[in-house]
Amino acid sequence: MNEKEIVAEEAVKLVEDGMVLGIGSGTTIAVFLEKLGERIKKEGLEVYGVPSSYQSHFLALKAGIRIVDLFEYSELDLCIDGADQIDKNLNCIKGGGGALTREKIVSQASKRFIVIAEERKFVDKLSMPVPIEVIPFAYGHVVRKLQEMGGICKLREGSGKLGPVISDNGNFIIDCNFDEIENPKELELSLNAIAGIVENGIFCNVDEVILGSKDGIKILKR
Ligand SMILES: O=C[C@H](O)[C@H](O)[C@H](O)COP(=O)(O)O
Repeated sequence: MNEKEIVAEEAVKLVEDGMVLGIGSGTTIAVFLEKLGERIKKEGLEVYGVPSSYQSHFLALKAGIRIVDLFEYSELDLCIDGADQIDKNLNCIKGGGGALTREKIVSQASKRFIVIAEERKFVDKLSMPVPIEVIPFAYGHVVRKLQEMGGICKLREGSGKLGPVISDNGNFIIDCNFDEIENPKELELSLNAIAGIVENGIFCNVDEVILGSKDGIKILKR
């Protein structure tokens, strides 16, 4: 098994019959959903889920998860998601796949939020560019504000489409480099105080991280 499979398998064990899940996005979550689908089929489990992207929506349907929404379930039992970088205080940077806004919503709506990732993503201090979802109308204003904060901005482009990547919510994604982030919580809040920013990819609400390496798993708890 590779590292994604190791952590996905561990996370699948946490799912119980009747649970309502917050479902993250990304390649690690794709493996998790595949393995959860096998369990659902084998054990006849009823699992409900709120997906955080069109990617995980399709995969969750395929896995046999009943798709529900936050209108019906305002509180979810458990959220499982991947991450791009994780520090020793379990703060994360997420949004490499552009799904950060809905991911943060389902994570905050959940009683327990668990991140699964390869151990190579574990760092002393968060330092990668922070994905920031921005309403297109506000783009120029937001870039100026981020530059005033010392950030170096790059509009996300490509991935088979000409021009900017458009998020599942119809917005732009800016990857903003702040180098090493001394105080993730403070930066998370300051970014969200800028009008036009919908959400940013700093997550300080993780309860548990399951890290996988070729030597096995490590579980870190807040
Ligand atoms: O927007 C994407 C998400 O935040 C992902 O959870 C994150 O980018 C990690 O993705 P992967 O499991 O593909 O490394």
